Amino acid sequence: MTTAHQQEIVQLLKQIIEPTLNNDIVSLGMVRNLRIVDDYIYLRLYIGSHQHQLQPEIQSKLSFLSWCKKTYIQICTIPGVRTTLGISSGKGGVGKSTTAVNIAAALQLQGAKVGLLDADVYGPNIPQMLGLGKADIQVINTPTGDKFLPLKAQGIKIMSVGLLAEANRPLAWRGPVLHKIITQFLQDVEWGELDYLLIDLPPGTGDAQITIIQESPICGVILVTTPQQVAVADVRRNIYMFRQVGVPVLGIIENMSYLICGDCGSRTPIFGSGGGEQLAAELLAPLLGQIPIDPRICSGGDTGNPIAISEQASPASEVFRKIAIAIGLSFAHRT
Ligand SMILES: Nc1ncnc2c1ncn2[C@@H]1O[C@H](COP(=O)(O)OP(=O)(O)OP(=O)(O)O)[C@@H](O)[C@H]1O
Repeated sequence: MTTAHQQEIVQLLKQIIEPTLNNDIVSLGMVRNLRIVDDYIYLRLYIGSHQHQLQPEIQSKLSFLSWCKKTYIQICTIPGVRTTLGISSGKGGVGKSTTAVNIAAALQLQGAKVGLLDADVYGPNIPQMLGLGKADIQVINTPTGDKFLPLKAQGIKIMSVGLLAEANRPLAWRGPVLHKIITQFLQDVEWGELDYLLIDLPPGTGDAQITIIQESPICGVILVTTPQQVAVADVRRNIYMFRQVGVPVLGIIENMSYLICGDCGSRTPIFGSGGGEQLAAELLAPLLGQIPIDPRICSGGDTGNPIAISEQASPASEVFRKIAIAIGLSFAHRT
């Protein structure tokens, strides 16, 4: 009986279309933890700050169910934040954080208000990549309780687990502590108004990553890989995990795709070629961009000057710009 009711609910919810993304709220992963207890429906609705109208739409749609006495909707949102995106990778070292920083920078250059949450508990290095040393995080009092105030660098608001950790010490958080810190990060930062919040996720498919995905209104993830088959295999596992938890994969970025010859401009695929394209075709996810190997990307990360801002005419910056435009078109943040 419950299964039949559950199917009935999902069918009704699938009729509700999110107008910007032009897809139904179930396929977009916005409805989670759907439960039926006696004649009551409970669900969580994960939304951006501009999507509150979906709540009355759900109430009205589910009011057609004669057996249901009441629907309880728990709104899960990050106050002030329209679109939350995750940046993920199958394994460490493929350039996930570098990519997150440069996409944030490229979005910011296009006029968007951007925040970057460094949730990579195993290697939080976003502050360094944006030129922030160990800084004191301010806590402010708000009507909804005490909140962390994000720092700002290169026009981007930043919060990082690394800012709370002691410099040069690995973070050894486990289980419940990890869960609590992550949830706190998602709920207790006073971001103000943001068009985009990018979350730099920990690599792989571990507890920390799953917690963040399940607890946040992430409306899509971008996966970063390098062209080698081993990296590609890890991303494949990652994509299956996202699909299992119902979060849409927006696309794949292949980093360190090729080296451009300084003399003749020819491209050499040092780590092999075709990995990103193969993955995109196999998993029906678009290949959003192929980023060259460029020492300026590395030095920009070391000195806190992301290439997307410091070398705007470089081929790598051109790729980041195109990715930012694709994101802007998907989420139409100014409409
Ligand atoms: N396209 C590139 N060209 C040159 N260097 C790069 C490129 N992409 C990343 N790097 C460098 O590779 C190193 C690893 O990058 P990064 O820290 O972004 O990886 P990551 O996937 O976030 O790793 P982890 O998850 O382990 O933190 C950094 O030193 C970065 O500057």
